[in-house]
Amino acid sequence: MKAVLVGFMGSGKTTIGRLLAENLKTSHIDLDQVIVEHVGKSINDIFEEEGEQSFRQLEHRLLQQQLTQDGILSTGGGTPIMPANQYLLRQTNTPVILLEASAQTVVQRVLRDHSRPLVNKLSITQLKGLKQKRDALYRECADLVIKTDQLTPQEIIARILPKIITD
Ligand SMILES: Nc1ncnc2c1ncn2[C@@H]1O[C@H](COP(=O)(O)OP(=O)(O)OP(=O)(O)O)[C@@H](O)[C@H]1O
Ligand SMILES: O=C(O)C1=C[C@@H](O)[C@@H](O)[C@H](O)C1
Ligand SMILES: [Mg+2]
Repeated sequence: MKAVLVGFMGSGKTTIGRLLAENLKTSHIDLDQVIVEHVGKSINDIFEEEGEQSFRQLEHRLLQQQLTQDGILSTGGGTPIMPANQYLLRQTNTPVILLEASAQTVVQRVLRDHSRPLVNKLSITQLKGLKQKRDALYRECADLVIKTDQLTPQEIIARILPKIITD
């Protein structure tokens, strides 16, 4: 991989990953999308019919696989939470970039979109609490942190591009 993007739901991993890949003329892989295609079900249906645990196991297996590929990888919002994934993200030579945004910003960005099971299930207060609980784990695996609240996607990729080694 040329870069891995991590961050809470709504931090912009999918949006920025796609743009970054376009800019570098490389492929964009979205781990959530890889899981959806692998199982043949939406994230909501996987959570509901097979349980979060099963989703997490698959997420781990597919993360390990995707890290060996070329391109830009957007992870899922919960990917760095599993210790085995934290290990993979820390030991990879690929730059791991954390897209940071305040709890208020991420909640605003995801609230109207019902494709995320945790957003459907949790109250705003619980979502903010979950973010706070996870924030340290995102930071632990990151080589670069970008505060995105006041930045446009173009401004964000301009900050990431110098960190990416292309060959
Ligand atoms: N810098 C930004 N400024 C304004 N809106 C943004 C920015 N980044 C992302 N968004 C918007 O926020 C929403 C969520 O973004 P996105 O789907 O990329 O998040 P994500 O990190 O991939 O979330 P998930 O972890 O659930 O996959 C989208 O509607 C996107 O257009
Ligand atoms: O933050 C999370 O735990 C999640 C984020 C999404 O990207 C999906 O991976 C799924 O909805 C779980
Ligand atoms: Mg995404």
